[in-house]
Amino acid sequence: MAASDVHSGDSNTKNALSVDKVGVDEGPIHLVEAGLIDQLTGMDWKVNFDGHHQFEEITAEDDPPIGKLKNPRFVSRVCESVAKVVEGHAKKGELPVTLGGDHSLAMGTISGTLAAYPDACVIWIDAHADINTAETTDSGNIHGMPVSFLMGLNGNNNIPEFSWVKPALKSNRIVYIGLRDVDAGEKRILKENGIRAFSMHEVDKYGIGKVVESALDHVNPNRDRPIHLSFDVDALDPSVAPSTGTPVRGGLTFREGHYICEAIWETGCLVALDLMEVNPSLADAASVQQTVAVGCSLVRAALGETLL
Ligand SMILES: N[C@@H](CSCCS(N)(=O)=O)C(=O)O
Ligand SMILES: [Mn+2]
Ligand SMILES: [Mn+2]
Ligand SMILES: [Mn+2]
Repeated sequence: MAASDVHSGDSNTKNALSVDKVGVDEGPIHLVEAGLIDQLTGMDWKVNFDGHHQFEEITAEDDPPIGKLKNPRFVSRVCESVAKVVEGHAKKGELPVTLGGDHSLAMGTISGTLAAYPDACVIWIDAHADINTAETTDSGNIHGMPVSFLMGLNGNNNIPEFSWVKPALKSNRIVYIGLRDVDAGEKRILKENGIRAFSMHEVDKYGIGKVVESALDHVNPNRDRPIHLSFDVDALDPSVAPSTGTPVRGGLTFREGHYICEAIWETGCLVALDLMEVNPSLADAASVQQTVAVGCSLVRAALGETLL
């Protein structure tokens, strides 16, 4: 798991970005080495490179599963650290861009954003809901659970390793776009908590423009709330972003993905961005290069590149 933190200055004056590469995954490193920093500099973002944060791996014997949860102590430690970094930069008026790496990192990034902007809303772009609890997860992979921790859902009680996560995300402050692979337990959770989700069915039915407008109307009706955009590249169709851990057919097109980023930039409310689940260890070189290029392009679109 890894994260590169790309921190921007005040998004209106396009101030400095600083990049911290964190952890062991190659994903974020590929994004940075693909030239993302220079690309953002070319868009008048100032970038100060913070270097590479590293986390000591915890051996398997020192990090046994908690119930089904895998690598719980390592995931928690990294996320808690990322939360502090994101909060710190956000409180300085910067726009933290976190390059993943595992979507479990969103437990940290969104905790950081909510500490700085308690009234923020979250727009979660993903094929998956990532809202399993310790009771509903089948896989035990924490990348399928960050939203349940952020909301403080009951199924995660008594896991002291995650006690640092404040239940700061309210069910009417998150909205999903792109869902098409949601577990039965997650569907129950979405329904029980009244969480708004626009699956690929709605994208097909109404078109991405209407879906994004409806999603924003739901969590940010007056367009005056800070927005944290958490973009999992597996929301895109695998033909667009093949090098990712849990690809699912029938995803967003290249343009639909970019439209979401452009429309959110257009609100002027963006305060934090995650670009997650780029995993270069899973595909051939050409597919990795394609996925990394698409990831960089989405970040640029979310930071205003493609609007005239
Ligand atoms: N629902 C499944 C898949 S979760 C996929 C996580 S991600 N971050 O969207 O790739 C699970 O809980 O393992
Ligand atoms: Mn993952
Ligand atoms: Mn995800
Ligand atoms: Mn996903």
